Amino acid sequence: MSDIAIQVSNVTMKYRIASEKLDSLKNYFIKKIRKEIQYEEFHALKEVGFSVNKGDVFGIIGLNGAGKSTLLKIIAGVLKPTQGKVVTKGAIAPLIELGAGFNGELSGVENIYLNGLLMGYSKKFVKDKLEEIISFSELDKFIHTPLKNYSSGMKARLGFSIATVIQPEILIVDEVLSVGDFKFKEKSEKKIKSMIEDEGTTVLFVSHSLSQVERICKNALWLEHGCVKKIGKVEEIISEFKNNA
Ligand SMILES: Nc1ncnc2c1ncn2[C@@H]1O[C@H](COP(=O)(O)OP(=O)(O)OP(=O)(O)O)[C@@H](O)[C@H]1O
Repeated sequence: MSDIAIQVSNVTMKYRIASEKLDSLKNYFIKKIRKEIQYEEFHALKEVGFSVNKGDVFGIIGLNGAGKSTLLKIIAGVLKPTQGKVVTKGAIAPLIELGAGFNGELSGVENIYLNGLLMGYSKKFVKDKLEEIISFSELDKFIHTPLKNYSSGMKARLGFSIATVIQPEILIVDEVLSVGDFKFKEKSEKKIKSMIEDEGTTVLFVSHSLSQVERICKNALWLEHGCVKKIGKVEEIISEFKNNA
């Protein structure tokens, strides 16, 4: 797989969902203890297979619930598939659920350390990059304020700045460009473009904005009900998706 950065083989993801409606937490625990909850299996992904070449900017499109986020989380290693295999080459920066590990009681700076360590950076690395992260986030004035007082856009800006401070071989972007205001959206899109052009980063990109997918990606995959419907050049996939989804 010399030119392949991501190889997804036969990936299936099954979730168990309760088949009856449980109207209270008390009821849930009673039934859980008595082992009376009935579950149904639900396939979020079914035998998904594809590969992404090094340096490619690859979009994943599909309607709500098609399985896009589940697939990205499996590739990022956040979720383990029920079946199948994913092989990736190089460091991955997953821009997924930015700031999922943030703590509202801690300040911006403290959260940079916390999130950086959760992402696998060393304390020294975070210290060296602290100024760069704060400067990119444009949150200098609020960086000692507890995060619970940040708006959701401010948290996303901080999360994006932490995640992109490394130079990853693979960047996984899930809808993050839709958070933040238009100025930060432009700035983060520019940052991603420079990572692609200057550093040859391979990008997996999910967005409901088809124009954004078309602007950024070269190739795309259309997921439908957890299955690969079609893979090809981004313009072709988007045009078929618009006409047939
Ligand atoms: N933890 C979970 N338990 C049970 N079902 C789940 C879980 N996470 C996701 N699902 C289901 O799996 C399916 C795929 O979800 P996923 O979030 O991957 O879709 P998506 O394509 O990213 O959707 P959207 O465009 O709405 O973000 C959905 O039907 C969803 O309800």
